Amino acid sequence: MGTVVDAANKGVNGSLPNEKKFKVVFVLGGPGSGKGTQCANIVEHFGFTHLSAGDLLRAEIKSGSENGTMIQNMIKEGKIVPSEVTVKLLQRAMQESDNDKFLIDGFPRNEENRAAFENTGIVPEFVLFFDCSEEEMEKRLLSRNQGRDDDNIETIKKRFNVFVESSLPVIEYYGSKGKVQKIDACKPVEEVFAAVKAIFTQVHEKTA
Ligand SMILES: Nc1ncnc2c1ncn2[C@@H]1O[C@H](COP(=O)(O)OP(=O)(O)O)[C@@H](O)[C@H]1O
Ligand SMILES: Nc1ccn([C@@H]2O[C@H](COP(=O)(O)OP(=O)(O)O)[C@@H](O)[C@H]2O)c(=O)n1
Ligand SMILES: [Mg+2]
Repeated sequence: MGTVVDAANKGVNGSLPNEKKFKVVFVLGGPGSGKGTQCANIVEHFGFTHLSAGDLLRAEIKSGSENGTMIQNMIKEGKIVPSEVTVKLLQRAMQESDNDKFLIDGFPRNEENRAAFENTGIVPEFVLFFDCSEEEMEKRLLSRNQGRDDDNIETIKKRFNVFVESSLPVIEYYGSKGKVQKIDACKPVEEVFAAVKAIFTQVHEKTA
């Protein structure tokens, strides 16, 4: 209690302490922009743990949680699940991990997500933004073949609207703070990863 380390870990403005001093990078971009694909590559090369908000929500449905039906309906409609649910899942995953470096993929997706996460006291190091045209993202989602309820054209259109109306403003917010690293994500996977790698090599020591 009250050590220098404790003080350094405290969030600002009375927010909760960031107990384990986590390093967080937010990975954002429209549906189908390649967030999950590139996160797998980053994990392999830079020693991060990948936390996909969508994957955590889908696991919550499968676990038979009392929120399961609500989450399932919201995903089917392309809507954003209340932050309370998503932040709790993210916090639990970080606390249960042995790692202290996380890629948080697909979060924050709206202003409410952003504000709720800020209350944990964890400040993201930077935001990776995969920029891709809707035409290309639609093509990718329609051939993703993971059996997802939301990879159909009706839900995809809704998700694109939510992305433009609710998620882009969050990216703009971080942009105004000089925290966004934007990548052209319309290129082939290897070319996108070359750009990603350059960014992480600049910021982080490579882990073995
Ligand atoms: N650069 C790319 N070029 C072509 N297809 C891609 C590229 N990146 C990802 N994909 C494919 O597009 C689909 C969506 O990718 P995914 O990583 O799941 O995106 P997101 O998590 O942003 O929705 C997957 O089938 C994936 O294999
Ligand atoms: N922060 C988040 C992330 C995802 N989700 C829900 O989960 C769905 C799928 O998210 P995802 O990140 O797995 O989707 P992709 O961008 O990978 O296609 C979203 O459309 C939302 O319904 C959410 O409610 N809040
Ligand atoms: Mg994904």
